[in-house]
Amino acid sequence: MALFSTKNDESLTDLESHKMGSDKVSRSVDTRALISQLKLITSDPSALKGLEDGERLQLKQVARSAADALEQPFETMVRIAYSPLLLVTARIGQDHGIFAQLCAAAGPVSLGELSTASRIPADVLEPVMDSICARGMATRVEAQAFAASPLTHLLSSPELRSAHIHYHDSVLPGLAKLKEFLHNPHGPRTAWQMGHDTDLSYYSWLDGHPVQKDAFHIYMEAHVIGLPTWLDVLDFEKELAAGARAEDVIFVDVGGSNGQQCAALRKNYPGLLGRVILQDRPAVLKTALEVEGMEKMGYDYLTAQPVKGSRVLYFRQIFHNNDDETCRKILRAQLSAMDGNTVLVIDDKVLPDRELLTDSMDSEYQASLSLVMRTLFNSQERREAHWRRLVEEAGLVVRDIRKYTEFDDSVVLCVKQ
Ligand SMILES: C[S@@+](CC[C@H](N)C(=O)[O-])C[C@H]1O[C@@H](n2cnc3c(N)ncnc32)[C@H](O)[C@@H]1O
Repeated sequence: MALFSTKNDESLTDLESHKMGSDKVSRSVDTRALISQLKLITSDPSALKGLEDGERLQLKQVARSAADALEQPFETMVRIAYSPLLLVTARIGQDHGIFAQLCAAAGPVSLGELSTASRIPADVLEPVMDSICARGMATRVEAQAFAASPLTHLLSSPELRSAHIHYHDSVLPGLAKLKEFLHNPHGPRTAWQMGHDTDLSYYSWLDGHPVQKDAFHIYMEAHVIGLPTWLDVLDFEKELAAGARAEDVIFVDVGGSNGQQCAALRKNYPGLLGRVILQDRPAVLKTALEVEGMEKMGYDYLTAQPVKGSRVLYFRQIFHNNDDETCRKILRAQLSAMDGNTVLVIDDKVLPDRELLTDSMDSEYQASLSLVMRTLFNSQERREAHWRRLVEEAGLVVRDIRKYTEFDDSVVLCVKQ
């Protein structure tokens, strides 16, 4: 296998020459200095504390690209072929209590102790621990003893645990069918339905899977903690609710899940007059937050909007769960409830019309998320021109688009044509 036998080859394959760059560049690198600089970072990441975020991201990107460029073809094959194991072993470590035990221990934990706690026979567990340690998710301190690494602690947090339950248990079986699905993308089942062998929609399936459902909702909340929100880029009171009286509906969060956006609105504008309504499927409302000044209403967004004349009809991360045809259906279902003061707010990603920059911080995340939407719902993240077209086809027009995070999270403000 010529591709895999290169280390001592005199002649490099085209692929390798491309990866190594020109001889001139490789000879001019002070490898030892570079290694010791990088070791400084890996041994003590706080050495970079205070680094400006753009510079940090650039450094991360260059370090990753450099690692890729250094690979031999066999190593590239290994990296790609075994990549699903990163998620799978993280989930094993979380689910079988391996990480929890390592984090709780004052010192090294033996393979036997881990085996007892995880209920995985020691001979089966050892290669699992090898894989976990090879990915830095724990550290092997002696031949058969392990300790927590910084990553073990991170992976034990409820937020990462929930994210991994969601991606491993719910999403991964669908991703494994994406290739097959793309042979017939207009077939009766989504890749996710093929992976789970069900005709249920993802959300209906969640109702029968409480662990995955809780994990999904925790993840949905947690993944935006610390990021700016849509309320940071518009003045709700002045721009959307001016002159509203107590009896007027000012905000309907359609498909609002547990009501976090209603709660945020009430918190940001404590004296705001007007009614705030959370709409979702009845099963979701049962476990929604109790928020003062928030009403709950069961509603299927494919049917005519029952709340008339609200100042705002708000949809956060709803349309990226639906294909264009369903989006038009949802939008048209709102039209008869909108008056001249109603603004329909779409809170979703608005990707730039230009291609995603390959070295930008968000390109991998954006592109991956879009494929997850394709897998779960046969939908996608949309670019600006796509939004404008979609909204117009449904009888609305875009009044403004405001981006509020560096990941292209944006609000699209729409009014009736
Ligand atoms: C991706 S979540 C977004 C939740 C919330 N807007 C947020 O941003 O956190 C999609 C939400 O749409 C709700 N949903 C799904 N199908 C629905 C339907 N036909 N009618 C109303 N809500 C629905 C789900 O229950 C879920 O809460």
